[in-house]
Amino acid sequence: MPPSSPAAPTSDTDRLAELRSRIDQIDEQMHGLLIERSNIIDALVEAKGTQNSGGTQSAGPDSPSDAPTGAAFRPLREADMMRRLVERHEGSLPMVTVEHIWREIISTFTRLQADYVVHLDGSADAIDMRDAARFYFGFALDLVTEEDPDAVVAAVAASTTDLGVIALTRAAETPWWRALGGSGPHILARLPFLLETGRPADMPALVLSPPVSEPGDPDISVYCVTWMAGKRPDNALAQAGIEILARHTSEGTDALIAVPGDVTIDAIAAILQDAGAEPGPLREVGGYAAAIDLDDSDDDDF
Ligand SMILES: C=C(O[C@@H]1C=C(C(=O)O)C=C[C@H]1O)C(=O)O
Repeated sequence: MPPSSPAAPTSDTDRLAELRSRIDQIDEQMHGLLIERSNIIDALVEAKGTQNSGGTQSAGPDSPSDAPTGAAFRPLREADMMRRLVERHEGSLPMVTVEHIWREIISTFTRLQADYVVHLDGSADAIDMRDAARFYFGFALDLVTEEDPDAVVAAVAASTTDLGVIALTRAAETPWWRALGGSGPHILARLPFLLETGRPADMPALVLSPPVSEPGDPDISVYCVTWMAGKRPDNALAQAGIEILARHTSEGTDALIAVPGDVTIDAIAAILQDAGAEPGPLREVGGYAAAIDLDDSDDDDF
């Protein structure tokens, strides 16, 4: 028997050891930076006025409509961070992987500031809903499946920190958005945020939160409005860049619409009036950051 089986040439073995050692160094740096990031949490909680032991507690019926709650979730700030990540990104690592890693980090850090659970719309496809929620909120927090969108709204309304996810269904079974706005839950984000053909966890959904302090200025505002049954102002709205997110028709039509930030409430009312829809009063119920379409980008780094 030969003294030893043929081994890889020493230079390759050395090269592999060197590359692994470089990876270990990078991992150590990344871990150190995550620990450094987590050391900022206590000061952040103080500055934002959120709480780090929250959960389900009623905001109370007498809460003023603009009272900030304990929720630490600030999706507009998160969207800014994600935009910078997209701009900076290069190399072979898929952008969706970068997004997923940062979603886990951001969601965990949000939870360290004020604990929360996420209530899911049980009327949506269960796997799509869970994928969307796990991708966006990570694996560390509790998900609670509620019967339908109305139950999600009720669960978020009964809490000062919990969030909700409702699947976007154009023809809605109930006008669940009626209870939003004021001191009730608000729509603060829309999923997915990074759009790309073939991306995982791509179920369109809205994220609900209790009202928060300093939510920021959304690119898109969300309003609820009613108009006469049988009227379809869809084209007139689309021409102004307004999207009907969901609608429910019984005696009249209840609609949830997404409006570019520079379109005023009076302009929306005028468009609906001119289209013969005879709108009721418009009520703002939230807003979110405009999604980034990676397929649209001229930059082929993605
Ligand atoms: C850190 C903040 O709070 C949350 C956590 C974030 C993060 O970990 O990066 C970002 C936005 C918030 O959802 C913040 O408001 O800046």
